[in-house]
Amino acid sequence: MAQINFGGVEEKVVTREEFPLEKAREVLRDETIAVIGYGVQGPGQSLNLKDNGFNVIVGQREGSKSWDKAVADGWVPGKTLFGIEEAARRATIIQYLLSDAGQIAVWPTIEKHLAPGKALYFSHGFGITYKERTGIVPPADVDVILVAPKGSGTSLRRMFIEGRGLNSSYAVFQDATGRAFERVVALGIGVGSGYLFETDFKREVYSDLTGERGTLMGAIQGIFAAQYDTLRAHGHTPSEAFNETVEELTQSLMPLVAENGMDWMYANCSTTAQRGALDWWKRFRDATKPVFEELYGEVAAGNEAQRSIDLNSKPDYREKLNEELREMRESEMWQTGAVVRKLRPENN
Ligand SMILES: NC(=O)C1=CN([C@@H]2O[C@H](COP(=O)(O)OP(=O)(O)OC[C@H]3O[C@@H](n4cnc5c(N)ncnc54)[C@H](O)[C@@H]3O)[C@@H](O)[C@H]2O)C=CC1
Ligand SMILES: CC(=O)[C@](C)(O)C(=O)O
Ligand SMILES: [Mg+2]
Ligand SMILES: [Mg+2]
Repeated sequence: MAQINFGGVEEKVVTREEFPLEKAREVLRDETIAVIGYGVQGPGQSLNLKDNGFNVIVGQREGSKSWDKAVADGWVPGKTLFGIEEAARRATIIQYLLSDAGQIAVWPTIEKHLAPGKALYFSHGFGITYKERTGIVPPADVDVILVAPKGSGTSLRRMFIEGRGLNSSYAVFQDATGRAFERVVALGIGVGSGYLFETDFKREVYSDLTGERGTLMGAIQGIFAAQYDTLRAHGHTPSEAFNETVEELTQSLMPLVAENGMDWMYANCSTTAQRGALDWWKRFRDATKPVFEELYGEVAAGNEAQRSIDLNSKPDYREKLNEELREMRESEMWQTGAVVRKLRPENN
């Protein structure tokens, strides 16, 4: 394992160089990996594992939409695709990739099939960290491990196909076999991670819930909406407001940030823009810092987890979410976005 210096702090990282795919295949040669759940992470992780040469099966509710999707992706009922219980029975490694709320409902079924020496794998620290709320308490004689790809399962698959790799965090919660570390790292490489950085279940879930509510998803939509609405209220057209809020960011400026950092993006903008951005960024930081502190507090108190459990355990949770997504899609800002996307020359 490499020690890598991140901005002055030493961290443990596993790379493909020190843990190549051949080694991962060797470690998991005799294992049957069952990917339980075929929503977003399930397809990405199971298809990458299969294409990387691992022995993998999928477990999903029969008759569900996700079952049909698995069939369409080439999983064969009775051979590589089973109901959840049958897949868990056949597995030596159970990759528990149902939705976090779904994991609570199905836990009694999974628990039955956690024979000694098996491994239980998560892509989120949720179920274990909030065990008082989830009731997920694995037996002591199984390995409990985590690989959390830091991005959507859709990107995990796309980047794999492009020969790239998404970074993931990994953790060992329980090492019953003495093999938990090599198992988790081999799985991390197998699902297509570019490199793996170390965490624990609690830090994973606290940072993940904060990030997705914050800059990755919640805060970004909030700040887009605030700026767009301000521009519109002052008489700017939808296309001008959208371009100046979203399109320029995703198409021109964020790729520069991804490539070489924020100062590099700034350096490629006008001195006028640089002057203004350098003057204003701290105001935005200071204005939002209290909201981030409140958010972290809610996550650490378990309130965000509880809210997600309560609302996502309802039978109509999917319709409710789709309704809220529809509202977002039909807002003027994102309707404008749809038109702007169509006008990109490459989409014509
Ligand atoms: N969506 C993503 O890209 C990421 C997800 N994760 C984590 O990976 C895990 C899986 O997440 P997603 O793929 O987003 O899950 P998802 O929300 O897409 O659901 C996965 C599957 O769970 C099934 N399911 C839900 N409730 C069920 C129930 N009561 N009984 C049986 N099946 C049920 C659904 O049919 C679906 O196929 C979660 O722990 C999540 O936090 C981690 C990183 C990114
Ligand atoms: C994509 C990801 O890692 C998220 C945003 O944390 C999630 O889907 O839960
Ligand atoms: Mg995440
Ligand atoms: Mg998440």
